[in-house]
Amino acid sequence: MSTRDGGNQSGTHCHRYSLAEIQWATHNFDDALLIGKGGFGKVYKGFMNYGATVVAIKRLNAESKQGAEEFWSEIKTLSMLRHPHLVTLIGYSDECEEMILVYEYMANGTLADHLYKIRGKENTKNTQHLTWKQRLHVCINAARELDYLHNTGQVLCARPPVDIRDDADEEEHRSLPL
Ligand SMILES: Nc1ncnc2c1ncn2[C@@H]1O[C@H](COP(=O)(O)OP(=O)(O)OP(=O)(O)O)[C@@H](O)[C@H]1O
Repeated sequence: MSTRDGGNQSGTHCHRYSLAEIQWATHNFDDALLIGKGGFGKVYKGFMNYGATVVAIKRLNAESKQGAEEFWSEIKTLSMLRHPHLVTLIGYSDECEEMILVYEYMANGTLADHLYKIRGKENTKNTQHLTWKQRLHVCINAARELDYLHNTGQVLCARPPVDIRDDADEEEHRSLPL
């Protein structure tokens, strides 16, 4: 494991971006590219590889309760995991006291966007209403992901994921509680 100055403190193959690359990708953290805000800080849509790759860039807010420990822990853990249902951590930047994480971009919104979408309301993220059967499949896949995380992918990673877009037979699952 190299030192922080030496680059990859995570001890993994996660890519270390320069701050200049992150600034280029986010048009210098332009609010027009802001796509969300979480416990870590602001999340921007970004463009890597001269615009060819769309990514989500999380920039730690100085006031965030999550700090350096969580930042390095996220890098160490996520950069070693690959699963079709887990967002991929592409890289990070720690230049100039910044703590920035770069993820693959999820164009279809979050699970919450889909679970809580209410019919008839404005649908800015173009989410589709999920049937009860699809919601059940989401629960099963979430349980598989948790198992994968706890068992480092040894057992269930090889299983094909359940297709949550299977919208067969909604009626028989209508009485299921959420
Ligand atoms: N990989 C991504 N692709 C697209 N949008 C994303 C991505 N990651 C985050 N977002 C957007 O940014 C918002 C905030 O995400 P973030 O993960 O920081 O917050 P969170 O889910 O509340 O997690 P926490 O507060 O526990 O860090 C999300 O609701 C989503 O709209």
